[in-house]
Amino acid sequence: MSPAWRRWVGSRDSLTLRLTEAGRPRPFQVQLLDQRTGTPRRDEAQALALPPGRQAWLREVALCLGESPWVVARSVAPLEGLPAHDLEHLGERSLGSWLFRQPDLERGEIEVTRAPAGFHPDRGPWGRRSVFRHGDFRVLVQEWFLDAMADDLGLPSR
Ligand SMILES: C=C(O[C@@H]1C=C(C(=O)O)C=C[C@H]1O)C(=O)O
Repeated sequence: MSPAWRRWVGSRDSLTLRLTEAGRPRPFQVQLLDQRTGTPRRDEAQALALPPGRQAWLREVALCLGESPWVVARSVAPLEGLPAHDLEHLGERSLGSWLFRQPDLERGEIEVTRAPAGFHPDRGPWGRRSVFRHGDFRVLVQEWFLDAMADDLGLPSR
């Protein structure tokens, strides 16, 4: 992985803030693609220590600078202990704007993948995922950095 991408893929602070800064003067916006209760993929359930088939909170977004999606993200959280009043109505506010306000927020290891998101047609060089914890709440956040971001920021192909 190139150092330029490592700085993005390995960052542990808010991606929303980094994208907002890097994308100036284009406006950052969250495009909500889907948010529902559903069945996580097997690997998602395993990352959350959920029994296979257990229903969960699912949220898919595109993080856009101007009209251009730079990142697509899919977040999965157990329904048990879900702060539904906060997250159900998140809408097009960034999940990170809520997550990084939580005291005692913990972030687990960042795992990297080259596999595509699957739920969105745009492709990119890297994907990553990590589990955030806050009290007994946990959420698996998966993000795929898209080619449009590499092109707009002049990042290497990998
Ligand atoms: C976790 C963050 O929130 C971002 C916003 C998301 C959303 O609104 O669904 C999902 C993933 C993140 O890229 C962050 O800003 O770091």
